[in-house]
Amino acid sequence: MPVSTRSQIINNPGQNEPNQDNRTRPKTDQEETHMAHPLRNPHHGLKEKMKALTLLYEQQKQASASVKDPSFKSEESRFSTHPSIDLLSSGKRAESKPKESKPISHVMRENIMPSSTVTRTYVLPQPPVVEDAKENVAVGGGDRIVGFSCPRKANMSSTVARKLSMGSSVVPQTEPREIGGTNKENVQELDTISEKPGVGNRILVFVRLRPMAKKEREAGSRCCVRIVNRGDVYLTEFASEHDYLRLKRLRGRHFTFDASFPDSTSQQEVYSMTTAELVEAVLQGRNGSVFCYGATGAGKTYTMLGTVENPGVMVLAIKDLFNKVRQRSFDGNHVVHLSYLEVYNETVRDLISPGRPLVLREDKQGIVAAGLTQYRAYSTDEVMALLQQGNQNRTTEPTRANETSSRSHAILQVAVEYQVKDESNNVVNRVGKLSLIDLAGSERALATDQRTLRSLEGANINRSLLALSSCINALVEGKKHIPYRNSKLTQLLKDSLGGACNTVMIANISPSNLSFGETQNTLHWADRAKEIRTKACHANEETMQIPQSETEQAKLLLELQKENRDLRIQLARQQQKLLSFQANALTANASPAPSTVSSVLSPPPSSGLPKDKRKPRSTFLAGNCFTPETKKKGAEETGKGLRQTVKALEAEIEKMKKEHASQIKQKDDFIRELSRKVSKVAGVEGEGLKRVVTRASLRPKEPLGAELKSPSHRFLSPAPTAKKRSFWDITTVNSPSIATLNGRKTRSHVANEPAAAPSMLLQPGFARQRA
Ligand SMILES: Nc1ncnc2c1ncn2[C@@H]1O[C@H](COP(=O)(O)OP(=O)(O)OP(=O)(O)O)[C@@H](O)[C@H]1O
Repeated sequence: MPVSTRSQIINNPGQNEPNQDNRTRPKTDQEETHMAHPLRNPHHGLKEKMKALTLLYEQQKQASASVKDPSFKSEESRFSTHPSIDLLSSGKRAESKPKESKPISHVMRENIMPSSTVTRTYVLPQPPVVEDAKENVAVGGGDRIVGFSCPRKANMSSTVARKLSMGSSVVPQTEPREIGGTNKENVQELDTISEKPGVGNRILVFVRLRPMAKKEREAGSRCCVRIVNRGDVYLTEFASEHDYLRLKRLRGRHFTFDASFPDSTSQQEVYSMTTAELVEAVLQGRNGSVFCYGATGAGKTYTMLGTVENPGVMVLAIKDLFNKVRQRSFDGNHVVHLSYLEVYNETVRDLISPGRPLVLREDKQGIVAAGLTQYRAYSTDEVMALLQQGNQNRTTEPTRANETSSRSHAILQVAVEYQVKDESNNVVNRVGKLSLIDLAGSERALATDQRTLRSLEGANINRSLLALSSCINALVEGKKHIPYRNSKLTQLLKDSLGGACNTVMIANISPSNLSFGETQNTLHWADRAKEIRTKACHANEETMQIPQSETEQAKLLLELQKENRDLRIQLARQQQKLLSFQANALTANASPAPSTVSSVLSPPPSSGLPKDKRKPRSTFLAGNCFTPETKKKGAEETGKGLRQTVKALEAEIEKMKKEHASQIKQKDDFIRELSRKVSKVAGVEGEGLKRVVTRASLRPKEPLGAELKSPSHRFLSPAPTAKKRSFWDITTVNSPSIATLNGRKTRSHVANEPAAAPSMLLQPGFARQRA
């Protein structure tokens, strides 16, 4: 991770400076003194190289600036003195405003804003009086600042070259955007979010300084950060009282960002400057991300979430989003979906409905957490409630550095879809996504607790932030391979950093000199991030043509209805397929016996089974039974259901038997009655008539009212019941009733018939004993 090296950049204007201005400029006392002492430094060669590079850089810069702007002024008039000097020696110095400082020749400029005319300066206010063996040492003065460069020693020339090329503004420029409170000299040329749909946008980087904490004040810490003109951040390192070697040395750096917020800045101001424009872009159908980066306790969560009295960016953005979408929606309808997750110890978890860790997958939409719940929210209050619920589930622990330290990275995503009418009165469907990310704090192991779970968390946090910095480096250096896969965090941030997305980074810093290292680190990475350009972000919108005439509208309506119907049918088919698939899967997993029985005995819908007995089966099928436990449970339930089905079927059969028997009895009675009447009539009508002989008449007379048995009875118990008549006796072809009743054709056998056809009743199983 980045820190400074102490490479001294000291020019000797009298010897090497080719600049005409410098040559003609009268030398200061210190310069004279400096010239009087030849360099005895063992790093002489290195210093010489650095000097040469610096000069080359200066010349190139000057040349490009003069080509671009004829009114380009001399270097000195644009440089500023490090204002941290004011923190230390305000009494000694006359100039309190850094911009009004007198010209200084020993300057190294760095951190040029891409697509910006503002030059960041690094100032060596005074050349060293005495050269000693150490670099970057200013001896002799009271409190002086000695510069140090970024850790780019190895590829210094290439870095310079890259920066020069960036400085020449190949990047398309847009209208300058004035940051609130920024004076004219420091107006940043920013890429406005919504104005450049076809060109990739630079990540906008903001810095927020938090107020000094009570604890820090009590520990006697001093403020080491100063924000000037809402854009420049000056960082000063105070020498420790006990560090005798560096006692009189001070180091300082100067950074410029898109905007920097002093500790008095309100939450609303921060929101308006950083995120309001992004929300606007999201409402135009683009994707946007805001993430807070910084050391533990620097104020990231405060910036993102805030408190009840001072709500932060997340809350203000959601409120703004809801208000605007309601105002703009063409028909008053809108869809807002919300998801909230955390990355804790390299596992991804759903914060709103916590459960198992989620797996990251890459699909057409980018990296997504599979199974992450998407909530449809209808109001700001609802979102707030979900947010609160999510935060309660978020992993926070007290550490030495912060009492409510977030131990995880949290990502809130809000997707909004709505329809607006454009200038041509077309209805446009817009879909945009806003990601709000509160990163866990970068930290030193000592800053938190060691050898505990906290240290493991810390290691994971640092690992993911290291992966983040590797990605930032790779993106800045334009590498082909960006190592997103090194951590879950970078996978999730892939879209925000290198995708088609408008991204804002808020770097949070502490004012305390006790956190100098962390602050410097944060500023360094924020400074690097400034150079990242995301991909061109096209609006995700679709125009829906609504016809003017009523006939055409009606036609469209019909078409849409038809389409809707077709889709419903397709959906139903798919659901059916799914169900049959699940049923097959269950059958395959259930024990073989019940499954066979079920296939054989599955009752038809009209089987008369009680509804509640079928219900459990269908719900069981509808469920997702993919675990062994649920499978076992499912099989048991199936068996139980099948047993119940068998019982019900048996009862049904019994009932049918009874009904059948009673019907037969009724018919027997009826026939008996009829035959009685017939025989009476026959007796009255005389002897001349042929005697109709039936099998029954051949049998000995039975007493009336003898009990009849049903065929089923016979079926069950084939024991001889010789004297009993039954339905079978009557309804067979031998029955006299048929002949009598029909009156015309008879299948009855007259007595003189030679042989009677063999009766069914004589066949095996139906044999009866004859008298
Ligand atoms: N701008 C601010 N104004 C007032 N108080 C602030 C501000 N920024 C931070 N604080 C306070 O500082 C403390 C630490 O802030 P916060 O919890 O937001 O830090 P953090 O960066 O999220 O830390 P961590 O990474 O450990 O979670 C909190 O008590 C918070 O209220």
